[in-house]
Amino acid sequence: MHKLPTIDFTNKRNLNPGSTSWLTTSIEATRALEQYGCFIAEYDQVPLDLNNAVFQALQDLFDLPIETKVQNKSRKPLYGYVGQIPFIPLYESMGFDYSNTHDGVRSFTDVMWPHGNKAFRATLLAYNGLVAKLEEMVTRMVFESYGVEKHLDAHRNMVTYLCRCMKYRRPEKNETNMGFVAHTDKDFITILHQNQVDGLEVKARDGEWLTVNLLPTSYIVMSGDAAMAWSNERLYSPYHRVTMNGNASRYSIAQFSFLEGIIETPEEFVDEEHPLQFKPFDHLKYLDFYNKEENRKLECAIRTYCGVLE
Ligand SMILES: O=C(O)CCC(=O)C(=O)O
Ligand SMILES: [Fe+2]
Repeated sequence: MHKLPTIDFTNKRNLNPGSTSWLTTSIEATRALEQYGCFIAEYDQVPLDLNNAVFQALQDLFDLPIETKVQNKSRKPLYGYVGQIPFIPLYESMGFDYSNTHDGVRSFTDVMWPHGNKAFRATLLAYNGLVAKLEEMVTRMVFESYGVEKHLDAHRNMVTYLCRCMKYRRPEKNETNMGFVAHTDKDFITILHQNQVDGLEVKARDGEWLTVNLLPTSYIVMSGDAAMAWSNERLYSPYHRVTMNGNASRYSIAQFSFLEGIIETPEEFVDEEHPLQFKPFDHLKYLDFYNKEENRKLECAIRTYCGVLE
């Protein structure tokens, strides 16, 4: 029987780089991403009232008329409004693109969202800034654990985020309870958060599906295909899906980190026992590749795209 590891990132740990708690947590987090490709982070930097405001804002957002929702468009794949997908009728989502500048100021860069939603944007931006801190911490821990921290600045300079907000309505009688199909994430690190309705399931390496039960302060940290390729397969990119069992609608927010540029496996990951598995690849072009209908069904899209043996 598996159980996803829970790792304490709360204030009381005093996670300062170099401290004993930092080093212990770095090892735990990296091991969890190797073994399961994810873990549950307990993280209390997002105040409960902001947390509640975010989910209230999401409810209001998805309650808007469809004519309004479809106005959230982007030239980038995966960023716009997605609703009414025939094979996943419970699911609806909307993406927001934003960057994270050096002085900590974060801004949406590509949102074509009608005026009147300033409050929504401010709430989401405040939330994203705090969640990005968790992503920054985990990424730094992983780089340090592998002794590749000299590449961290370059990595940070390339990071761009997609924040995808999701609504899963409860299934009607005789309707499928499939909320979202099994898939791996195409990004580097995902941070997932939900309202108090569970439904996420993660597949362990041996094929067992694990259900995930979360507290309001729980965040799922997951490594995606890009992290798997970058680390020469030390990190795992797990299949996961959403199944809707209860009576309530589920709202979740995923923060995906993508790199604008070429991802290359550092030489520290490569030796005789671990020959290079992936050629350097352009991360956003990988998204374009995956976005094509014929590539969506690939068992391991990243291997087909840039695997050394393909
Ligand atoms: O809603 C969730 O918890 C999962 C969403 C997800 O896996 C995704 O958007 O890639
Ligand atoms: Fe996902």
